[in-house]
Amino acid sequence: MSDPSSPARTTPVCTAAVIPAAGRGVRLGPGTPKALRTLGGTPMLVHAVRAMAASRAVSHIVVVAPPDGPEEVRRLLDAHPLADRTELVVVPGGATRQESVRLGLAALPDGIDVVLVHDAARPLVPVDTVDAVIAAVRAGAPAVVPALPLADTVKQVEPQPQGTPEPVVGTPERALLRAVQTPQGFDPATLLKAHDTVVEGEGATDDAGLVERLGVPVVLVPGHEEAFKVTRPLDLVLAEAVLARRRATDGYV
Ligand SMILES: Nc1ccn([C@@H]2O[C@H](COP(=O)(O)OP(=O)(O)OP(=O)(O)O)[C@@H](O)[C@H]2O)c(=O)n1
Ligand SMILES: C[C@](O)(CO)[C@H](O)COP(=O)(O)O
Repeated sequence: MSDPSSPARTTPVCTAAVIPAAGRGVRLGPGTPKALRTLGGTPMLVHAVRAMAASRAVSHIVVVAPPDGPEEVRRLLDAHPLADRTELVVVPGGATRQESVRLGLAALPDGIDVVLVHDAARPLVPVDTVDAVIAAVRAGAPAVVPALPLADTVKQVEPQPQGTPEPVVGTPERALLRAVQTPQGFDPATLLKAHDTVVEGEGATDDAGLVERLGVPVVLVPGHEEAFKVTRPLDLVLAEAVLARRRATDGYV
C-alpha cells in the first residue's frame, strides 16, 4: 500500500518484461524460427507472453522478434490478444541473444521498477516463479535468478576437435552448482549499465552473467521444472505433455 504522506508519483510504477524471441532454434532442427513453432496449436512465443502477463505486476512486455520478421510477429500476437492492462511492443532483434536483449531494453518505457528478461524458449514458466523473482527485486536485490539444483554430475573438459574424445580435467562439486532459468529480474538501471558496459562475446550466456561482471551481487530464488528451455526436439515432446496435463487439470488455454 502507498504511503499517503509521500508525494504522488508522476509516472505509475510498473514491471516490464523483455522477451528475446529472435533466435532460429538451430538445435531444434530446421524449420520455422523456434519461438513461432506451435505447442498445443499455439505459438511458443504466445505461451511465453501469456506467462509474463499472468503476473499482475507486469504491465509492459517488449517482444524481440527475428530481425526479418517483426511484422509477422506483431500480426501473430494481435491474433492472440492479452488483457487490456498489458501493453505489448514488438521490436526487431539481433544476431545474438545479448544483442536482442539490448535492443529490447531500448524500447522500455520510463518509470519501471523491475525489468524481467524471459526466453521465449521457456514458454511454460509458472506465474509463481515470475512473481517470486519480481518480489525479490522489489525487496532490494539488484539481480535475481530462478535456479534449480543439478540432476547430473558435471565434468570440466579440455575441448577437442569434433569426433575426438574429450579429456576430463575436473569434476566441480555438484552441490555448489545450480542450473539457471528465466525470467531473470533486475533493477532496470543495473541491467542497462551491464548491457552498456559488457562487450559482446565476453562469455556471458545470460543477463545475470553480465551483471556479475560489474561486481553487482546476484541472488537465486527457487526455479521450477516446468520453466525448462525448449532447446532440442525431445524438449518439444515434454512441453506438449506438460501443456496437455495443464489443459486437463486446470483449464489452461
Ligand atoms: N539472436 C538471438 C538468439 C537467441 N534469442 C533468444 O534467446 C532465447 C534463448 O536462446 P536459445 O534457446 O539458445 O534460442 P536459439 O538461439 O534460437 O537456439 P539455438 O542456439 O539452438 O539456435 C530464445 O528465446 C531465443 O529466441 C534472441 O532473441 N536472439
Ligand atoms: C538465459 C538462459 O536461458 C539461462 O539458462 C541460457 O543461458 C540461454 O542460453 P542459450 O545458449 O541462448 O540457449
